[in-house]
Amino acid sequence: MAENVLELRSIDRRFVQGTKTLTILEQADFALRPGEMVALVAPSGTGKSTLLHIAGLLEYPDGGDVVVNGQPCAALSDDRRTAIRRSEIGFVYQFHHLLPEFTALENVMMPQLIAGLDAREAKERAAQLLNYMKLGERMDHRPNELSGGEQQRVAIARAVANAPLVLLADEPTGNLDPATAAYVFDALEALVRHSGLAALIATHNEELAARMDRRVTLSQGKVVELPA
Ligand SMILES: Nc1ncnc2c1ncn2[C@@H]1O[C@H](COP(=O)(O)OP(=O)(O)OP(=O)(O)O)[C@@H](O)[C@H]1O
Repeated sequence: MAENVLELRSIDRRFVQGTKTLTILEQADFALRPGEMVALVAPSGTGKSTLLHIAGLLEYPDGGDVVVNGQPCAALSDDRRTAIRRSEIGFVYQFHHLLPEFTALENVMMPQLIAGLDAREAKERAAQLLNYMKLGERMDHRPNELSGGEQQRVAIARAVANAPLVLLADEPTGNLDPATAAYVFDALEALVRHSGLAALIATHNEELAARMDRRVTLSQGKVVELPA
């Protein structure tokens, strides 16, 4: 494993809107070490989602490089980036994005089947993860038969199904009431710690942010460490 599982190096990201250019990230640097949980706390519209999408190889920056487990990604083909994203990065969004026609178990099996695992192994791992998320009794339910907190726990299990090195989460509890948010975050934290994953989690929730190993924010296009 590399010294940092994820690095952003001098990342630039601008959006052109009519005659105006909106600079969101400018020479932004960030490094995530193995096993650490980092909170990304910044006001709405400052670029948290943009940063997570770039870090997760879902979007290209205008400049700079994303280094995943020692591998610089800027010059790679789209196929290679997709392969790295699928094997090394798990993503959790504010809304679960589960496939509605499949059960919880099938949703967690899906990324493993896409990665080429055989169905028996995929099912076993999916069941293990759902049990870990205390959803053992809900595996055969479809998303619309689950509560918001349960749906989000399935989404978290799915994000780590392929045993990535890095979990990126964009407001994973932002859509939940405070009690459910705390419960879902407990489950997420336990899973991340248990699997030795590194995680970068955007959240507006100061209480949850305070539980992570460190907190960073975005300021003038850069990632800045917040005091402990
Ligand atoms: N594709 C795009 N085209 C133009 N502007 C964009 C695009 N994507 C994002 N932006 C702008 O970039 C800024 C940062 O957006 P981003 O979604 O990354 O913010 P955020 O910090 O995640 O916000 P929130 O906390 O509200 O989700 C916003 O002002 C947004 O309007």
